[in-house]
Parts: sequence; C-alpha cells; structure tokens
Amino acid sequence: MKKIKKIACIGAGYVGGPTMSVIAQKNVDVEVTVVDLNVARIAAWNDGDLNHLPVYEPGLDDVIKEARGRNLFFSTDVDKAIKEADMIFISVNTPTKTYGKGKGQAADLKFIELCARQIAAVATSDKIVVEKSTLPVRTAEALKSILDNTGNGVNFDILSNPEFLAEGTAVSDLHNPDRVLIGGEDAEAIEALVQVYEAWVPRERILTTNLWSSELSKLVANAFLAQRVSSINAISELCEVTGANVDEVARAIGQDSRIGSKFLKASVGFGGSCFQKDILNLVYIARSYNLTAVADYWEQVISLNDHQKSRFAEKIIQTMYNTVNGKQIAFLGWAFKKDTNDTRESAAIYVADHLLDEEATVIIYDPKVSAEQIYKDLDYLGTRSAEDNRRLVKVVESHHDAVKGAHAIAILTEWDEFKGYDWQQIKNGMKKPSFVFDGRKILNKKQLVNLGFDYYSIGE
Ligand SMILES: NC(=O)C1=CN([C@@H]2O[C@H](COP(=O)(O)OP(=O)(O)OC[C@H]3O[C@@H](n4cnc5c(N)ncnc54)[C@H](O)[C@@H]3O)[C@@H](O)[C@H]2O)C=CC1
Ligand SMILES: O=C(O)[C@H]1O[C@H](OP(=O)(O)OP(=O)(O)OC[C@H]2O[C@@H](n3ccc(=O)[nH]c3=O)[C@H](O)[C@@H]2O)[C@H](O)[C@@H](O)[C@@H]1O
Repeated sequence: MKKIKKIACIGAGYVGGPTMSVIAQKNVDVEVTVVDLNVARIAAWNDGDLNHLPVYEPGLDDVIKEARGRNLFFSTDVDKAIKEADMIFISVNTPTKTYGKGKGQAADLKFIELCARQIAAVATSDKIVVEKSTLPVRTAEALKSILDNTGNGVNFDILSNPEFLAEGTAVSDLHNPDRVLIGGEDAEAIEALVQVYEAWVPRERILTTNLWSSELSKLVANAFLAQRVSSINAISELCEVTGANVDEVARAIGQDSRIGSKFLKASVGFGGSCFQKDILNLVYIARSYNLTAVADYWEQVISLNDHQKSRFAEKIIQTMYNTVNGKQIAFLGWAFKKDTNDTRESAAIYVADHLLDEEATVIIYDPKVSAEQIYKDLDYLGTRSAEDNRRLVKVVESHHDAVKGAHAIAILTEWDEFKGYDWQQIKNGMKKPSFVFDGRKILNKKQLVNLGFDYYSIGE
C-alpha cells in the first residue's frame, strides 16, 4: 500500500485553507502545499500576523501556528505543487453559472476543468486526484476523461471527498467530523486517503461509497439542511398570525428524536455560498433528467427563503408607518452567520437592497466584515449605481456609531456581542419610537419591551 508523502491542494479558499491546515496538523510526516492563483490570498495565508489570515475561523490561527512552515505551505506555484504531489485535492470554487445553458442553476465547472487540464499537462508521475469541491453528480467522469486524454500517460485515480464543514465552526468540524465521505472505484486509492484521515478520525466514521453516491450525497446533505431552515421559517410566518411562538414550536417538535432539535432556528433566511447554489444544482440535474416533480419540490426551499428575506424587509417598512425614506436604519451584522467574515449570499444584502429601494439610510456595523466588502456586495447586485450605494449606506467601526440617532435597529447576524450591549444606553440615543427588528431572535424580548423598545422578532 502506497503511503502518501506529498499532498497538493488547488484552491486556498474557505475550504482548501482550513481543511489542508488540519490535514497537515494531524499528519506531521506528510508535506501539504496549498496553491492558488490569487496572489493576495496566498500572501495573506503566509502573513506573519495571524490576524491577517484571509479566512476568519475560531481556532484556525493555532492550527496555522503549529503547522505552517513545518509541513504546511502556501504558494502560487501551482505547477510545482502538482508535479511533486502524490495526491492532489481540487478545492476551487464551483459557483452557479451566470451565462449560457443552465444559467442561474447549473454549477459552473470552468475552474474545475482548468485544474484538470493543468494537472494533465504538468503531471509526470501517477496521481490520486480528489474532488473536494462540491460538484454535480458524475463530474468525476468528465475529470477522468480530460486527465486520460490529455495526460502524459500517467495513471490518475479519481476520488470524491466532499467537505461538510460549516463556516464559523470549521476547525472543530474538521477536528471532530460526524463523518468523512470517500467515493471511488480503486480500493488502493481509497485506502490511501482513508489513511490520511485515520490520523485523527475514528475508522467507523470514514464512510466509503461509489463515486456517484458520494458526489450526490453532498448536494443532498445541503438540500436537507436548507430544507429544515425553510420549513421552520415557513412555520414562523404562521406563528406570527396565530399567536404561536416559533421557538416554542421548534422545541416541541425537536424533542421528538425522529425530528431532532438541530437546524430549527427561524431566521431572516439562510445565506452562505452553498445552500442556494447546491439546491439550484440539484434542481438543474433533476430537470435535465425530466424529473419535474422532484425539481419543483426542491426549488420551493429557495422560493421560501427568498420570501422570508423580503418579508422581513417589508415588515420593517410596514411597521415604520409604511415609509423608511430618509430614515436611519442600523444594521447589526452583515456576515451570513456569526463567527465568519464571509458575506456570500448573506440575507443582509437582500434586506438592505430592499430598504435602499425605499430610500432608507442604512448604517452597518459588523465585527468582522470590511466596508469594502459590504459595498462590493451591494454593487454586485447592480440594483443602483455605486455612487447611490455610497450615498445611502454608511459602514461604521462600532455599534455605537451605527445606532446613534437611528430610527430602527435590524439584527441580521447572530454575533454574540450584540446580546451584551447596553440596550438602555442604546435606547437613550435613538429616535422615538425606537424599533428593533430581530432577524436572528437573539435578544431578550422582555428586557427590550421593558426598556420601551418597539420589538419585533421573527415568528412571534
Ligand atoms: N465555503 C464552505 O463552507 C464550503 C464550500 N464547499 C465547496 O468547496 C468549494 C470551494 O469553496 P470555497 O473554499 O468556499 O471557495 P473560495 O472561493 O473561497 O476558494 C476557491 C479558491 O480557488 C481558487 N482557484 C480557482 N481556480 C483556480 C485554479 N485554476 N488554480 C488555482 N486556484 C484556483 C480561487 O482563486 C479561490 O481562492 C466549492 O465547491 C464549495 O461548494 C464545501 C463545503 C463547505
Ligand atoms: O457546503 C457547504 O458550504 C456547507 O454548508 C453549510 O454550512 P454553512 O453554510 O457554512 O453554515 P450553516 O451553519 O449551515 O448555516 C447556513 C445558513 O443557514 C442559517 N441557519 C442555519 C441553521 C438554522 O437553524 N437556522 C438558520 O437560519 C445560517 O444562519 C446561515 O445563514 C452546511 O452546514 C455544511 O455542512 C456544508 O459543508
């Protein structure tokens, strides 16, 4: 059995960076090199100041401190890393297509294909190629075809090893995964990857399947998780009109061990780079096999999520006497969830866009997201000019500056620090009546009502 000595990973993003760091941390005798075309990103991974890492994840700095320079390296020299490695992870982005056939639904595989072509062109020895990115089922077939037809006669084994980490808890998810999934055809290649994970993951948690089950399971896992959020969010609207409380309903149903208590927190809507993208991908695959009922079923998870985001924005407008024009609305949080600086598909972007259409002034504070990123997110929508976004939106460095003189506060991310603020002091500095719209259900309703806030929380 061949023991892996050198690993390369193409793509130093939210998955490639943390995943490879932990693999290196736990496999001291394996040299791990993470490569990326993005020079600034690699420079940030190599930065001596660990506060400058390109990905913010609790605990990641300690892992990097331990492994970087020992057996973990970050580089822009993709060819060299490919050439030297026995095993190559592909962890590049697979966004939703924005053009051509499948636009708005299918996964854009151009980055994956580029990696395959580069591996094929450069490799001079046998490689195990591991799909770490989330991919449509049967992508391995395409990869194999590119590698075998343009390669230098070397042997490529393809494995699927989707990643299940969640952002904000990436390091603990990687240290202690519910399961590791490996799909493949070649027993030796599978065993080589099993050995890498066995350095810290108990063998019974490493599942091996055929390639197609592994690729599909990743899309299905995300679809089921997102479906739970949309299901509870659908119930949150029903709670608001019936007098039920969605947290109480979630607790009551979650105690049923068949239902389970996790992922039942009603919110302003799910975000993140993957849930929507992966469901759209699943829908596209189902449609391409003419499975209309299956596609329609999963598409509803996204429709409900869109509804939840716009419903929250509408609630703010209606409650504030049907106009927010010129009113100052403080946003606490911009990231798609707490403990990450990632803003991709964050509900905050869409809620802000809706309010800006009504000419509200939005003042944003997020502990980890930069002003540059926030403007980039809004400009990307193309709803209004960059100039108008800067006229209507201010990004501030402290929550004090966001809430001072505000007509309303909207909670868009569940950062823990928001709970500990001096809400009496906040109230004193706000316009009256002072509204709070809690899109994350993190504040103490009784306390806020006692302080005289007009408090709205989803699902109550
Ligand atoms: N973000 C997450 O929490 C999770 C993401 N995934 C999946 O993992 C994959 C990667 O996601 P992220 O890490 O979030 O993406 P990302 O966008 O943060 O990172 C991808 C990186 O790949 C680089 N890249 C693209 N093409 C390249 C090439 N030809 N050569 C070298 N570098 C190249 C990009 O410059 C970028 O830095 C996606 O398929 C995603 O669906 C899976 C589980 C969790
Ligand atoms: O493929 C991926 O990218 C990853 O997608 C999700 O991870 P992530 O998006 O990082 O974060 P989650 O904790 O799943 O949250 C997703 C969104 O749902 C929201 N959410 C989650 C749970 C909940 O009960 N309610 C709720 O509104 C979160 O606030 C967030 O906006 C999955 O949980 C990971 O297993 C998967 O690897």
